[in-house]
Order: sequence, then structure tokens, then C-alpha cells
Amino acid sequence: MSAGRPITEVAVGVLVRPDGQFLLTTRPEGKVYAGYWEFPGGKVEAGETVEQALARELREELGIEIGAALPWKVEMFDYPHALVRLNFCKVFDWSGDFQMLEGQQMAWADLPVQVRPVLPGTVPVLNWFAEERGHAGPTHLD
Ligand SMILES: Nc1nc2c([nH]c(=O)n2[C@H]2C[C@H](O)[C@@H](COP(=O)(O)OP(=O)(O)OP(=O)(O)O)O2)c(=O)[nH]1
Repeated sequence: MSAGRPITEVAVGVLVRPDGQFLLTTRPEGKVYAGYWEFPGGKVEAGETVEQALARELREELGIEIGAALPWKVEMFDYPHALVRLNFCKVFDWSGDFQMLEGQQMAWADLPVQVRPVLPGTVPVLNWFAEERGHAGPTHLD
């Protein structure tokens, strides 16, 4: 039996403001899908929990310190470059000023999301938001 493709664990932060808007950032130059909009986060390193990885990634990428990371949904996504397990966590508390430490762009978004293109592995989150919020119609632009 084949062992199959290795799974890359990814910690993803869904930062939600009191007004319901959520944070999207672009993938930096030099990474696969550069310029695509996604929820900030990155790969879990050996020995880390998802919550630890998320705190580290958001510190490295955005310069913020997060409070609780609340596990929300887990989704597998099979890209040509990797088989990833996306561990989405909601985050309502953070401190510090946002700094785009990897030259990304950021946007506070609501449904339907106006920035484009959105990373394929990000679209399920928009559908979960649509269900939670009773949003009908498209969740993002094509
Ligand atoms: N951060 C993030 N990654 C996502 C989302 N949706 C999605 O499919 N992914 C995928 C894209 C990548 O294959 C993987 C994240 O890996 P990455 O390359 O951003 O991770 P990293 O910052 O640790 O990068 P690296 O420098 O170690 O390569 O997860 C999402 O909403 N946010």
C-alpha cells in the first residue's frame, strides 16, 4: 500500500473585528500563489501546536501578538505543490500595530469580498461565514 502524500499542517488565523470584518492579506512574492489573498498564517513547525504556530506566524508576518486562538474548522486541500491540512482558528483579541513585515498587503473585508484573486483554500472560509451570517449570493469576485 502506498503511504500517500505527506500532509503539511498549516495554522490559519481568521481575525474578526467587533464590526464583523475579517482580515485578509496577500501572499508575498517568492511564495506559491504570490499575490493571492488569504487568511494570514503558515506552516506548523515540528514540536509546535497549531495555536503556537499561529502566534508565531502572526508575530513574524504582521507584528501583532494574539490572544486566544479558537479552533474553528479543519479542511484538507490538495494543491499540486502540497497536500495541506488547514487548521482555521478564529481570533478576536490581538495587540500591536499591524506591520506588513513580508511586504504583503492587508484588507479588512466583508461578504462579498472585493479583493481578488482569493486563494482556492480560502474560499471554504467565506462559505462558512456566509452560512453563519445568512449571506446569500456570491462570497467573492471571480
Ligand atoms: N496562510 C494561509 N495558507 C493557506 C490558506 N489557504 C490555503 O490553502 N493555504 C495554503 C497555502 C500554502 O500551501 C499553505 C501555507 O503555507 P505558506 O507557504 O504560507 O507557509 P509559511 O508562511 O510557513 O511559508 P514558508 O516560508 O515556510 O514556505 O497553506 C489560507 O487561508 N491562509
